[in-house]
Amino acid sequence: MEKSSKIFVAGHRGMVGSAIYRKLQKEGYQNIITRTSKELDLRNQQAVADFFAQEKPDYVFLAAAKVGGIVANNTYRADFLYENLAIQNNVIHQSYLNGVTKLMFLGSSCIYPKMAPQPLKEDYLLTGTLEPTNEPYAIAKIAGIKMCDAYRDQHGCNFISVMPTNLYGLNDNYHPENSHVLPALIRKFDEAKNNGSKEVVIWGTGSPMREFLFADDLADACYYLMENYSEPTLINIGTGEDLTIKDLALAVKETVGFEGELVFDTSKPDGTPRKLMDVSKLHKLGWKHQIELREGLKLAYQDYLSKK
Ligand SMILES: NC(=O)C1=CN([C@@H]2O[C@H](COP(=O)(O)OP(=O)(O)OC[C@H]3O[C@@H](n4cnc5c(N)ncnc54)[C@H](OP(=O)(O)O)[C@@H]3O)[C@@H](O)[C@H]2O)C=CC1
Ligand SMILES: C[C@H]1O[C@H](OP(=O)(O)OP(=O)(O)OC[C@H]2O[C@@H](n3cnc4c(=O)[nH]c(N)nc43)[C@H](O)[C@@H]2O)[C@@H](O)[C@@H](O)C1=O
Repeated sequence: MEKSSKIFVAGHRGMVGSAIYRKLQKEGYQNIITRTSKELDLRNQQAVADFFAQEKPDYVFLAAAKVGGIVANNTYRADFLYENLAIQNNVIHQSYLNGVTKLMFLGSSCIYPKMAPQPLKEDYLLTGTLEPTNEPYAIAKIAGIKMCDAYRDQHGCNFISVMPTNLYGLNDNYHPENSHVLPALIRKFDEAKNNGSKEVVIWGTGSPMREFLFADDLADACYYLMENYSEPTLINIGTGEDLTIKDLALAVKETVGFEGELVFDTSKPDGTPRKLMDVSKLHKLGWKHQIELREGLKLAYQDYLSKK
């Protein structure tokens, strides 16, 4: 990318999009274009066509999506399927029609089969049954990967797909029901500390394992791959390290300074037992994460406190 290239960051107000925007600004890019969902609803085919025809971006980071945690994914199944398919169909197709030089599509680690061997290699895609709680979201993301591949095959488009692990960071969603586990726990422990509660409820058994990457590290990897990766296959982005939800809860408890007990609500779903990314392909390309979980937790908690 040239410093003067016109770069569309779709979803720039979200956790990932805002981190990509910060990274591009830091690198000195001067022509970054953005739209809120109110200004441009990416589900609207005509509006997206008009926007691309008018703006003619050179590069696209597709970080706009319907996103949420395990309960949101399982509750709003139709919305997760429809909205994600609509957004990515419109953005990818218009990127092709308007001659975008390169597009990056963001998928997710939930595209891999529920019981796939660990760590998850890129070629495990479509080798088994998906985790039911987020199957609609995963199906949309798999369609996005296949769309990038097909547009590359048929039309020669340089469209790449990256698969981030579970993320956290600045501008995260702290909704009590719809958020992901890490921001949900920050909020729950902070509220319990301030209310003088004796316990915090953790969903599920606490035994599932998850890997967490700080969103600014993800943005750094996205930028690196936009500059250095143009292969026709997906690539994982993660730390290659995971922990149980119980251990995550203990780490958040310590970060927040809550002194009570953990209680496990097993009426809530555990989801996938484990989804640890194989990041050997990414490491071979020369990229590794910088921000370790303990440090990232402190940064995320400060961000939460500054906004509540
Ligand atoms: N968070 C995570 O743990 C993970 C996220 N990802 C992927 O990373 C990407 C970004 O996720 P994240 O930043 O967490 O999500 P957020 O919910 O924080 O942000 C999503 C962004 O998408 C925009 N958006 C949603 N719907 C529309 C629409 N109809 N039209 C235009 N814009 C829309 C929103 O815009 P606005 O604010 O203007 O309404 C928002 O800024 C997604 O593709 C997600 O699947 C992958 C793995 C893990
Ligand atoms: C990134 C990824 O995120 C989603 O998958 P997930 O990893 O299963 O999502 P999660 O972060 O919401 O939960 C992780 C684990 O944590 C447990 N858990 C405990 N207590 C809370 C809690 O309070 N809130 C939440 N949300 N989970 C909790 C929860 O029961 C589960 O065992 C996908 O749908 C999809 O969006 C996707 O791609």
